[in-house]
Amino acid sequence: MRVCVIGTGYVGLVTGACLAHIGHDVICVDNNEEKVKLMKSGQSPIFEPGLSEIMQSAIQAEKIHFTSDLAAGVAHGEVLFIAVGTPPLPTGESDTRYVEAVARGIGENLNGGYKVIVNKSTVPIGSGDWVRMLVLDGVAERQKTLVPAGGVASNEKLPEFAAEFDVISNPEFLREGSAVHDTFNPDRIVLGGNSQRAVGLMRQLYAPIVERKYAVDQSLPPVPILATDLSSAEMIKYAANAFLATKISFINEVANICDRVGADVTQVAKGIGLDSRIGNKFLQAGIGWGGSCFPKDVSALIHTADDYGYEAQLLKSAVSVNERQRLIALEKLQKVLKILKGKTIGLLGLTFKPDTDDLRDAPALNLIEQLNRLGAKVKAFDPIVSQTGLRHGLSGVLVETDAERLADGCDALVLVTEWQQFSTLDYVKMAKLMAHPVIIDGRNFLDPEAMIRAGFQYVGVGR
Ligand SMILES: NC(=O)c1ccc[n+]([C@@H]2O[C@H](COP(=O)([O-])OP(=O)(O)OC[C@H]3O[C@@H](n4cnc5c(N)ncnc54)[C@H](O)[C@@H]3O)[C@@H](O)[C@H]2O)c1
Ligand SMILES: O=c1ccn([C@@H]2O[C@H](COP(=O)(O)OP(=O)(O)O[C@H]3O[C@H](CO)[C@@H](O)[C@H](O)[C@H]3O)[C@@H](O)[C@H]2O)c(=O)[nH]1
Repeated sequence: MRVCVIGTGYVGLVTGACLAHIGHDVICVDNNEEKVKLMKSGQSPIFEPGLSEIMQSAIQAEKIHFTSDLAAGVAHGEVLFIAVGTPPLPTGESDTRYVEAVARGIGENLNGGYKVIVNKSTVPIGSGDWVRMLVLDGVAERQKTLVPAGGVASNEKLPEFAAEFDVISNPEFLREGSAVHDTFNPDRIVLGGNSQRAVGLMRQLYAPIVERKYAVDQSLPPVPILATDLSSAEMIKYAANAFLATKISFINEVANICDRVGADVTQVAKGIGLDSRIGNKFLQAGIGWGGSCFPKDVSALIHTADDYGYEAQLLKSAVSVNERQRLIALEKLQKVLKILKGKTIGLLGLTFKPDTDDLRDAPALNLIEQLNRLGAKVKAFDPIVSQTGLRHGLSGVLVETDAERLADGCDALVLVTEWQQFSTLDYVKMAKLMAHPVIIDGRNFLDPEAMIRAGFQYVGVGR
């Protein structure tokens, strides 16, 4: 099928490349010319495991093209994905101005032939109908430009062009760091909308993925497709993220109690996770949740509830537990080192989770700010940030090129991101290089006994 994906960030580029990989003809549109130039040369503007490989093979097979020309993308696609960002506004609601611009732009460029317009961006509940309205506004704008100079006589008809389309909500559930894997191995596909024709085309589009042709385990039953109304699909996305974020806040609260009573939260998580009603995932206690989705989506849902006269108390608590949790490493540092002024603290990891280059709402950024405020010097080593130009965007932190240079002279280390390679560092050597061999394991990632044997004072979260 002919597909156009508008917005080539973590979601849009992965979606475009994966759909091209399974045989669709894809045009990716982005209004960032730099990105388009990079992608045309076969390079991914983001770090996402496996993405460059499928992008390059799709380029070679001429299944994917990149452009900044929205009109060309709209003309090409039978299915048009909106995958632009919806970042948070200071009030907590999401900023939908990019979706708005794209929806109008689609309307202005509709050129005949039926199209399915797919909301893949995470958008406030009710956005499906809003997008439909904006597309029609765009159509009307375009129609005005078709009126010949001098206007038309009342008995003349305006030139017509078809604007036959339906809007579908198709929320995305991929995780950064495993986005390609998640796209080929989804737990479910949600399609919201009331047009059978549009839902039918979407089923056709996703058929190879539904049939597990690109799955790690091809013997699994087909991927469930959940067809719903527009608002329910939009709500499913927010509810899923809010549930997962709340689950993490829950285990972090338990961890804080464990710290006080001398229990080990990693064992507690195992013990409760074996109950199939609870499940063992998303019970990793640590320095709190961050990233480009959980914080903004939970805030947006609280805001929506507020708009409709309902106070989302549980969600507000999940957020406040998280805000406190994001400072837990600071508390632990103060407990061990007392005065932080004049001390040097080394951060192992900067990104909000491993295997991504994304620093949006990363807990490390809070920590750097707070440590600076208290007069500490902050250094960091992150496998991806240390290698890329990303470090130039950071302030208040000296980014080192390896873990040993990081350890040199530090009064304490904080493990912020559980990059796999942090499990095999030469901690014996690192401990010797430090002024005080203290490590705060903000992700409960390291083996406490091994760290003590390496010469460290080890402090975990709730263990
Ligand atoms: N990042 C994730 O893991 C994830 C997962 C699920 C859902 N989502 C949702 O998907 C959406 C996209 O998120 P993201 O992280 O990929 O965003 P992103 O910021 O990485 O990418 C957005 C892209 O859209 C482009 N863009 C903005 N305005 C445009 C326009 N008018 N025309 C063409 N391109 C335009 C930007 O240049 C950018 O490349 C958001 O709503 C987000 O909440 C994100
Ligand atoms: O047990 C856990 C699991 C995660 N986290 C933290 O939670 C945040 C989010 O992690 P994760 O969910 O793995 O990454 P994201 O890429 O943000 O993915 C989430 O947000 C996406 C954007 O909406 C959704 O598509 C995904 O389904 C949803 O998992 C990170 O800061 C993690 O460190 C924990 O602290 N403990």
